[in-house]
Amino acid sequence: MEVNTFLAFDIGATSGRAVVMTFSKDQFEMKEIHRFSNGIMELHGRYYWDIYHIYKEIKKALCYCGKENIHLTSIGIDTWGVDFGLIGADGVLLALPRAYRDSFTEGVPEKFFQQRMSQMDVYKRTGIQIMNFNSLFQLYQMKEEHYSPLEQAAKALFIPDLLSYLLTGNCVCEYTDASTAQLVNPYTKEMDAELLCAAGVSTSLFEKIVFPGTVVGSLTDSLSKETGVGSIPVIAVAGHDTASAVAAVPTTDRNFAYLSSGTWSLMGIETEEPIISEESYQENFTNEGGIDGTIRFLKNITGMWLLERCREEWKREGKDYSYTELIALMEKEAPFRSLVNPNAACFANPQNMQDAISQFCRDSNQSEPETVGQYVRCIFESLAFSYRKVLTFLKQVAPFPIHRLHVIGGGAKNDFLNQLVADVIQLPVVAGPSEATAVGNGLVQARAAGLVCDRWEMRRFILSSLSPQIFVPQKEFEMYKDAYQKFLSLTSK
Ligand SMILES: C[C@H](O)[C@H](O)[C@@H](O)C(=O)CO
Repeated sequence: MEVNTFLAFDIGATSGRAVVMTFSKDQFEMKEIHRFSNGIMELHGRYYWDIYHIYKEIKKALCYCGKENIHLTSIGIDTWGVDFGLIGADGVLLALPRAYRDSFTEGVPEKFFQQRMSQMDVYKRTGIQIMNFNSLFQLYQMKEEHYSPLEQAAKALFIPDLLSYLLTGNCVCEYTDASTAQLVNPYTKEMDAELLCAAGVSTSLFEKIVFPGTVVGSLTDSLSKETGVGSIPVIAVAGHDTASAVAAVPTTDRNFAYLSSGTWSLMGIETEEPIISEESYQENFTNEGGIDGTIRFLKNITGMWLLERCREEWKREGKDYSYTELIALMEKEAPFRSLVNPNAACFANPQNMQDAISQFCRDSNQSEPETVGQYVRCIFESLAFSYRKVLTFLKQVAPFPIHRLHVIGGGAKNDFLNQLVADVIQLPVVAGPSEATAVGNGLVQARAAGLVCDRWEMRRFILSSLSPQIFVPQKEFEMYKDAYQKFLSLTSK
């Protein structure tokens, strides 16, 4: 029986993992073979990604496959969006990639709209939500600052493409990740030359766009030998992690919304065409690229980043809480004591997250959290209400009825939050797979190998291999009404 084995690298803002997916006939098995930490590093006031750390961790996973004689059919890499590395004409990486949480782009969109192109024009051209760290604004500000790596750069490679370049020596520009940049036209699916010009960079800075399933190249000879896995092809999968996750939503129809829950909460719907309107502009929704030419119409919500930062702070105070312990502490606390707007600018990259949450509560005349449990409850309840607010708009614009919410990614393992969300949105929550991003990565490789034909067959595959958990509403929304009104007052512009 023919067996195909794919190696999926899913690298997020706080951690990365290598997952081996083995396909035989109509089943697949997956095994995480390596997990490693990731994070931004500060240097002289600037924040970077340590791309060489990530490269070394990728090599460790390849060496493991070589040592264990795992015969790989191909490799695929997905990561977070918007960030990129700069390559010189001689192929050398000129600097560590800047990190989107670096504050050098704060206030830059406003400057760009004044000096180069209006906000409405930028939105109409890309359909992408305005966020200061979008690649368009990073490039424009680098140009303004005469950032030496950009001055020397011949190519810019988004992070998944940069890692594929380090493995193969070939440069590509994969569509789904490029779509997060605010540089791509969602109708032509090509880079917008006028936007590149407005940012002050040449159109040759980016390679021609390729689509998920494209072969980037094979591992370099030195890597093939060093790792012992041989010259394995590297596939450009849905390079934007959220695109890989959405590809793996275990569904057989389109009447759903999804929530990809991790450091960020990405909440949206899958459509055939972009939704670019006065309303989507006012609500700042985005039209990122998906597989099979689809659009991911969604909104970024600052997700578990709030809790991840608090956990780091408690850890520095000597208290390394597990998620189970945090949930237990949270359940002891009274509900809706304090709420925050997760997307408030003060939470982007504060010195201290607990202080930022307390300050937000003080500024909005609310009780400040005083215990670990109260901080966790504040975060979970604020996220649940954020999801209800976003879903309300999605229901208004979706060209189909939304019957359920699929929660995928690490957040799908949070039963307390899944049940609270089902109660607050008054719809069933279908939770899992928690490794949806790696699954989507592997399935796009399987499609490139001709094992599956489209996203619907991919999703049937998942449904036959993984059984998601279902949370149905158990409480009337009535009991949340007052708290939700308070939340809406905190998020109104
Ligand atoms: C900047 C964020 O990384 C991006 O908007 C988000 O979509 C993402 O990539 C989450 O991993």
